[in-house]
Amino acid sequence: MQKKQNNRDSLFDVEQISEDFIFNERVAQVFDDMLDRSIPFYREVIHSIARILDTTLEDNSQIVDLGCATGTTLLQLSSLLEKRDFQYTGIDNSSAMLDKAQLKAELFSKQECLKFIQGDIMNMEQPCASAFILNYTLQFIRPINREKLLKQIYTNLAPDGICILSEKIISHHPNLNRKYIDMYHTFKKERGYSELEIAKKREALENILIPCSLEENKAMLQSAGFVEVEPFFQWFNFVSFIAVKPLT
Ligand SMILES: C[S@@+](CC[C@H](N)C(=O)[O-])C[C@H]1O[C@@H](n2cnc3c(N)ncnc32)[C@H](O)[C@@H]1O
Ligand SMILES: O=C(O)C(=O)C[C@]1(C(=O)O)C=C[C@@H](O)C=C1
Repeated sequence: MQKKQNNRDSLFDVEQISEDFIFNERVAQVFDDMLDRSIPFYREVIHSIARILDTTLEDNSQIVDLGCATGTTLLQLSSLLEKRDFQYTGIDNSSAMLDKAQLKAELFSKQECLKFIQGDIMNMEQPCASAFILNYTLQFIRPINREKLLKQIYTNLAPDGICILSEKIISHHPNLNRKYIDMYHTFKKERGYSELEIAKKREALENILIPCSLEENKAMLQSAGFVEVEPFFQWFNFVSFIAVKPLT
């Protein structure tokens, strides 16, 4: 009997020894289902970003998504903002993710306004843009390099441009931290993941996804140069910030 539905994330529903989490072909195959069931309010966060971009940016603005994965954010933004004349660029170092992103752009006839580039966001010349989006990507960059990346984003942003940062976070209050993790695991169970799948994924992400606290992320954005920095969304251990580059 076929137990698994195609493209449904059952990567950790197997009795094999855990390996580190990597954004390879197997992950890319099920990634859209994985994010929909693993990131609280994933779609609503994208809707909020659309509102921010719509009310902030001029027509002909360039929007860059760093760690764009399968392109879901840019595709959704380009649909929600189809009346606006924006250009979208997604950058990722996983060819498997970008193959899916490109395919989706073609399926939805969005090739005109969406461009995907393969590259390591730590070791490339970033494009200039009016908005940078870093959704659940900074947590995969080694902590020592994070400030450097945010500084580069700040430099390449147009004056009055915005950076959106979404991350999984920790709390430095151990009791609250435990409660938030428990609530997150309940969220995953409610979306069909078993205890074993949750535990195995947690193990695979150990030392790969390294979350900081809300305060640490805010301080990093501020030390990169951003003055106005505020969370616009939080669900327990997930947060999204807006950071604005001053005009002068
Ligand atoms: C959790 S996923 C991002 C999800 C995506 N932003 C979204 O909201 O749908 C993290 C992505 O960052 C990419 N990534 C991690 N490190 C990277 C690096 N140094 N350069 C480029 N991409 C990177 C991974 O390949 C992966 O696709
Ligand atoms: O922390 C977890 O267990 C998650 O599943 C979260 C998370 C993320 O925040 O990026 C981790 C890896 C995958 O990219 C999808 C979701």
